[in-house]
Amino acid sequence: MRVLVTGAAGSVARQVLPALERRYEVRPVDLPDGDLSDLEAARRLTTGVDAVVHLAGNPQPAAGWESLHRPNIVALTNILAVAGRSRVVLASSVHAVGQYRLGGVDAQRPAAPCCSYGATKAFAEVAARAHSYQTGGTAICLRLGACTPTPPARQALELWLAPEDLQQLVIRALEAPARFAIVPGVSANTGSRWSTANTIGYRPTKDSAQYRNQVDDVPGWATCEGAAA
Ligand SMILES: NC(=O)c1ccc[n+]([C@@H]2O[C@H](COP(=O)([O-])OP(=O)(O)OC[C@H]3O[C@@H](n4cnc5c(N)ncnc54)[C@H](O)[C@@H]3O)[C@@H](O)[C@H]2O)c1
Ligand SMILES: O=C(O)[C@H]1O[C@@H](O)[C@H](O)[C@@H](O)[C@@H]1O
Repeated sequence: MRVLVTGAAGSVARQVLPALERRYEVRPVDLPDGDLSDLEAARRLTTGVDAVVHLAGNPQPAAGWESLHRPNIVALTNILAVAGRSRVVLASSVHAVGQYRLGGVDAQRPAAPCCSYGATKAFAEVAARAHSYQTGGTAICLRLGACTPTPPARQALELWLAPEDLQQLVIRALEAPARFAIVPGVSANTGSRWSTANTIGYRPTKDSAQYRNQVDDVPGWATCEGAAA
């Protein structure tokens, strides 16, 4: 399978690329290869691939619309516009459902973003769903939590996605026989309110509990209370 990975210089891509490169023919691209908010650049970069793992974007939950619009809306719609029947795997976020504070949060819950950034991810999910419906192609949205080698803060314990689980998640998203899915991107964290139930066969094996005594509260770590509390 020929797989385009956008945002390849970014922190999520760097954790997942080694596993993808062992398994597929990977084309890693980032801004020096072309700005995806330019439709022709997006078309050129996607030519000839079977799947796109779309990780390019502005990942900052505190960002305003001005800095979100091009990377998270225009680049995303360009990727969908040129994807054709290629499978699309895209990075959504727990911030797409960041308003939910109580009870279990599973991937069937409708979007309830806690910030403009989360709203761009909610848009990405519905745009991907429309794309799949219109073209018959596959689109898988990953509601990623905190993608770091170890949990970065106490508030991140329930949202942590270990690199090994991230790798498995993206591989399942590339290979599962699904048409459209929203999938939780978190590890099997003890005490988490985030459900890992999913339809693509992702089975997380890591648990942030082993780091519980090694992390502190980091004031301001997440700007969205619902996602952090
Ligand atoms: N890091 C996390 O824990 C996390 C959690 C949830 C969701 N996400 C999402 O995962 C994706 C990757 O996040 P990250 O932390 O690796 O971000 P990052 O900022 O480290 O990497 C993003 C990359 O995208 C590239 N990029 C941005 N705009 C572009 C454009 N117009 N054209 C081409 N390339 C462009 C940047 O150059 C950068 O290298 C983002 O969509 C983010 O919203 C990340
Ligand atoms: O969950 C998310 O989308 C975001 O969570 C924040 O806490 C991270 O610092 C950021 O990089 C992520 O993109």
